[in-house]
Amino acid sequence: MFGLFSKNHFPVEGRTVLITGASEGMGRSVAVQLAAKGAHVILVSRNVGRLEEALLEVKAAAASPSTQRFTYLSADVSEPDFAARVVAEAIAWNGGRPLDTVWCIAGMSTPLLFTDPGAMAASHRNMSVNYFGAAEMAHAILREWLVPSPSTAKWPEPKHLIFTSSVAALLPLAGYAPYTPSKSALRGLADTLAMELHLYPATPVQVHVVFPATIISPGLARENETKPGVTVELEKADTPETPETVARRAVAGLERGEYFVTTSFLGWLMRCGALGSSGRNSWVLDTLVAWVMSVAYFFVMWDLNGQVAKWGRTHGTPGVKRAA
Ligand SMILES: NC(=O)C1=CN([C@@H]2O[C@H](COP(=O)(O)OP(=O)(O)OC[C@H]3O[C@@H](n4cnc5c(N)ncnc54)[C@H](OP(=O)(O)O)[C@@H]3O)[C@@H](O)[C@H]2O)C=CC1
Ligand SMILES: CCCCCCCCCCCCCCCC(=O)[C@@H](N)CO
Repeated sequence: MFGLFSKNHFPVEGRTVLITGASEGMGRSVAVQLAAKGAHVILVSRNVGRLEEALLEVKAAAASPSTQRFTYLSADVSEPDFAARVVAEAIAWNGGRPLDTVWCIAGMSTPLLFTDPGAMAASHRNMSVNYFGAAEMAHAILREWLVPSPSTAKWPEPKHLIFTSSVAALLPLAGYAPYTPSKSALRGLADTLAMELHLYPATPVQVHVVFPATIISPGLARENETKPGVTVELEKADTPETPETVARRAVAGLERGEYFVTTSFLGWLMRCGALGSSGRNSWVLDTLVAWVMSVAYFFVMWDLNGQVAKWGRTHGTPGVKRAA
């Protein structure tokens, strides 16, 4: 599959990968697919029952069951200081050897109109899980990876730190105000780290951000319970994908060496349309498409904003009541 002209920039065979949010949805599919590619996998999430189930599925997918190792660690990524314990336990389990990849997939979404009485509690929860859950992992693992080591390799293989954002961070969608800032913050963190890591050439770490669009997952079912009607209307333009498809496309993007990884054509257009000062996957193509998107967005945003205004006219302005 990879030859002279298509290097695999994300080799996992024989490497150890830690995945948060690995017991369900996209994270579980990523764990299964990386196991099938020969990785040792550490699953992290809260619910032990679901972790046990996921572990069985991951083990069954192993390319070399006799040599690959799998385990899980139960942790709540919204708890301060969870990450130091997880990293220490993971490295101990890995025989004292460092992890090769940390992929932060644990996340949640509570779509609400921002004037909803529960919007601020939801915003805090989403920020705790989606942003700080990943930032704490990044802080803990970088303090392991960046310790100067007398590496004998002239070109040491880079480690991989992968965040999972959303196309909602690339395009505004009414109803996602409690959620989108937490996913946009991941982009800001990744861009800053990608620059700061130039301070450590001897211990290379590659940062990546995956931007899925709608995933047909247990999380989607949960968020649809509170999703405002106007948000459902806007999302009709998207084609929901299975966790397996999203995982496969995300891994393929990482293997191509991409920085911002998308899992659909619409997502790819949105990435190009939002690049600004972020790293490119292809300077020429991305820049050309960014120019096109800057014109296309005049019409796209006209349409999306028009849909929201029309929703308000036909369904009535949302009733906002002053706090009692
Ligand atoms: N579903 C969608 O439409 C989209 C999702 N995304 C993002 O992609 C990622 C995967 O989404 P999806 O497949 O829907 O995920 P699911 O909601 O289906 O699964 C979430 C996973 O994260 C774990 N998790 C949730 N909260 C915590 C926590 N506080 N601490 C530790 N683990 C936690 C869950 O396990 P447990 O409950 O046991 O802790 C589970 O394994 C998320 O970051 C999501 O925000 C992005 C775009 C679209
Ligand atoms: C470039 C042209 C754009 C055309 C307009 C496209 C309309 C927007 C569709 C995107 C919907 C998916 C949002 C992510 C949902 C999400 O992250 C939550 N489900 C989290 O769980």
